[in-house]
Amino acid sequence: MSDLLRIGLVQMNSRSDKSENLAVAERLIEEAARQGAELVALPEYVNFLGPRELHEANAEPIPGPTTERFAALARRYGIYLLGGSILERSAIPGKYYNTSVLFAPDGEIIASYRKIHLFDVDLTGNVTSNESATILPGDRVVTAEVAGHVVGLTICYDLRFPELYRLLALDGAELILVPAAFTLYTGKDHWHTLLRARAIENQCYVAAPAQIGPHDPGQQCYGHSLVADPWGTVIAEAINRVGVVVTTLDFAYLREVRAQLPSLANRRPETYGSLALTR
Ligand SMILES: NC(=O)CCC(=O)C(=O)O
Repeated sequence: MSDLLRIGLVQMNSRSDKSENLAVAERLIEEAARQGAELVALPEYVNFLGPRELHEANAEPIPGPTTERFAALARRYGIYLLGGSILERSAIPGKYYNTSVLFAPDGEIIASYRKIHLFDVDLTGNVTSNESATILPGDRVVTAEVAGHVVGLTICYDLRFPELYRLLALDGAELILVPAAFTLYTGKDHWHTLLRARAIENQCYVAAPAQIGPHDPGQQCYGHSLVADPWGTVIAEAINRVGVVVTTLDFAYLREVRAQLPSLANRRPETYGSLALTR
């Protein structure tokens, strides 16, 4: 098992046209693979980011047409592929999950994570979102193994809930993925701080491929897809356009940070009462 893993983040401006979104994703996956990425990660709502009225027409089962296409791309380039997130059909009519699927280089699905924390906010005059109107929350904390390293799966608004990230770290995560469609309004003030904080407090890599620019329901996404290392340093960040950013993770460095500043080992869960996480 190598201590090095090359990761590519895809930054997109997905809209309501699924076939156009998938064509862009396919081109950028190829670009990241060409730059040597062994793991390529797509953003939240990668194949459809549009109004609620179109959710029914664009939701899919998993496995389904989009995941089959991603599986074929993982196989073609021999990469691990995080298929951002897509609208997954549920058993309840009109309700879906916001689901992130991870593929191995042979195209097999090795993990599937349903967004736990739904973006229900009303920032008067700026951002209003009622994700739970159509999305059901997931209830499972999910890790998978990528090239011998434990990877934790989260989605966008989850980033504001440190408990989930601590559970993933306690489950051994050395890299936590955060496909996102973070808003411009919140992102300009919170994005970097939250991603760096989750990386510092869990002493792991945090990688966040994001949507950028305007989207059909009148929303603006912040972009700034980035990778923070276990020290909290931003080691790669996308510029303000659709594209890819590729960098190398070094898990020997992660072990060094954890050995020199053992804050995970120094936890005192016996004093945290009901907040104690004892994985
Ligand atoms: N899609 C989302 O979960 C958006 C989260 C967001 O923008 C935030 O500020 O949190």
